Amino acid sequence: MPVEHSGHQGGPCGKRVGEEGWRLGWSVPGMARREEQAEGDNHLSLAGNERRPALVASLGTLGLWLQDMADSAQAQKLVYLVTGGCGFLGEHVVRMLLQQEPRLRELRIFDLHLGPWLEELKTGPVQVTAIQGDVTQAHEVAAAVAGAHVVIHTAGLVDVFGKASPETIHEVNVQGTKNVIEACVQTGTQFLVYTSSMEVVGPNIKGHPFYRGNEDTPYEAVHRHPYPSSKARAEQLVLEANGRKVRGGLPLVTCALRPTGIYGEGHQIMRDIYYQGLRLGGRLFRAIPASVEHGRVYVGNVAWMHVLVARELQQRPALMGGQVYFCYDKSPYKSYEDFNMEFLGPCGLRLVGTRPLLPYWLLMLLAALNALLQWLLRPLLLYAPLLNPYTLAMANTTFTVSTNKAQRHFGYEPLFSWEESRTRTIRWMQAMDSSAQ
Ligand SMILES: NC(=O)C1=CN([C@@H]2O[C@H](COP(=O)(O)OP(=O)(O)OC[C@H]3O[C@@H](n4cnc5c(N)ncnc54)[C@H](O)[C@@H]3O)[C@@H](O)[C@H]2O)C=CC1
Ligand SMILES: CC(C)CCC[C@@H](C)[C@H]1CC[C@H]2[C@@H]3[C@H](O)CC4=CC(=O)CC[C@]4(C)[C@H]3CC[C@]12C
Repeated sequence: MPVEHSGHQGGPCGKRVGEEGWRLGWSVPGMARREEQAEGDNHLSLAGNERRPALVASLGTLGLWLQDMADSAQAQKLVYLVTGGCGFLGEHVVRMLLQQEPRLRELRIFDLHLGPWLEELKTGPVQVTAIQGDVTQAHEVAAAVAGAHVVIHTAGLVDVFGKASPETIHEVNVQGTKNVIEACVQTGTQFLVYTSSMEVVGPNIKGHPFYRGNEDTPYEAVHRHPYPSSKARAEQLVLEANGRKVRGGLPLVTCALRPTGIYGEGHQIMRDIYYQGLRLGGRLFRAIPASVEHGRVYVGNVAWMHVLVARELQQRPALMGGQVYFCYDKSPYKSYEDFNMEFLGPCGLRLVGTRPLLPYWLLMLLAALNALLQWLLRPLLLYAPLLNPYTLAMANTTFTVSTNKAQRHFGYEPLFSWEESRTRTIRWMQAMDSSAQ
């Protein structure tokens, strides 16, 4: 069924966080690394001093303390920049970096729209610098990049609903990425991680299935839609830039991460579908056969992969430079709608029908009608429903990933199990529900 889509995916984070009274969970399972490390160090110095006379003990303590200071000055030396750091994925990357990157000295967050939640990060031990800027403006990007050791470029215009013009999508996704690359080269930043997308591969316009494929699976990638075309071009630019000499003469090391459909706390489309279901009396009507698999990955695991890849790129530039990695975890293979029901079900929604209620040709007709209406109404208003020929093809074509390349190259294991990912997402949706009442 065509469901209306009220906002773009992500959107200004100020609005998002303020509206729901929602905050991302701060803790990560089994991994309070900074705290553990600090505690461990304290135990070490106390145990050492216990057996010494008082003066020696205090000198020893002073020595250890000075050593600690020197170590931590040495350890906390890296400056990271996250573009799009206030987006759905970007916010998770930012929080994950603060939790999981002990060598961080400064974290710069660059976004068109800055969110008020950034304020709460400024009280921590890492210097958090919020930069309101536009990736299409080369000088703004260069100023933000200057002095950063690592750039994680997640900023992008995610629009498959016809809200933005193809030119704007190209400007943000391609020219914005060119600006990031050039800024790295000019200012001497050596490591660049790019958030690409499964869409650079497919599904293609011919509707060929990609069934549990990996980074080396042959597939005819043909794009017509501006979003996948722009992501594919940007990814190509990032990979081609690997090895270019940056200011100072060192080589630029780049790689690209390709998430499948991301879900989790803050996912705008999930929220739109939820509210649509509520408007339909708690029901959604199956549109896609249950047999069509659509790849999904939890946002916390995608964020973790970004943090890990950024870290390991510095250790293994020869292996990882110029590589692409699909983002994956233990989320089950299901159709787009059945997967959503994992979260919408516990929130009281029901998916009606074991088979699609409407025949596919009728859905195609509705999708085409929506596209026509969008075009006709454009001078008057923006009509951007979820269902259009492109999104229908996306949802109706099997595209799933099965790979261990990230594990082989940089030791990636999902940080969140499927159960944890599911629970966190449901909790977020329920909190959203109660704050809406
Ligand atoms: N959401 C998904 O399922 C998937 C997303 N991706 C990619 O992940 C990245 C993040 O996507 P989401 O978090 O879902 O989108 P989002 O829309 O929530 O986040 C994008 C962020 O980029 C910022 N941004 C947009 N234009 C900008 C500009 N001109 N200058 C500076 N900042 C700008 C936005 O303000 C926003 O905060 C994108 O590059 C997207 O292509 C890849 C695969 C799947
Ligand atoms: C009513 C329809 C039959 C169902 C519409 C569902 C669609 C809105 C979504 C189905 C597949 C989604 C896309 C997919 O997960 C891959 C993506 C990767 C990205 O890089 C950006 C987001 C997206 C294009 C995602 C967008 C929504 C769907 C098209």
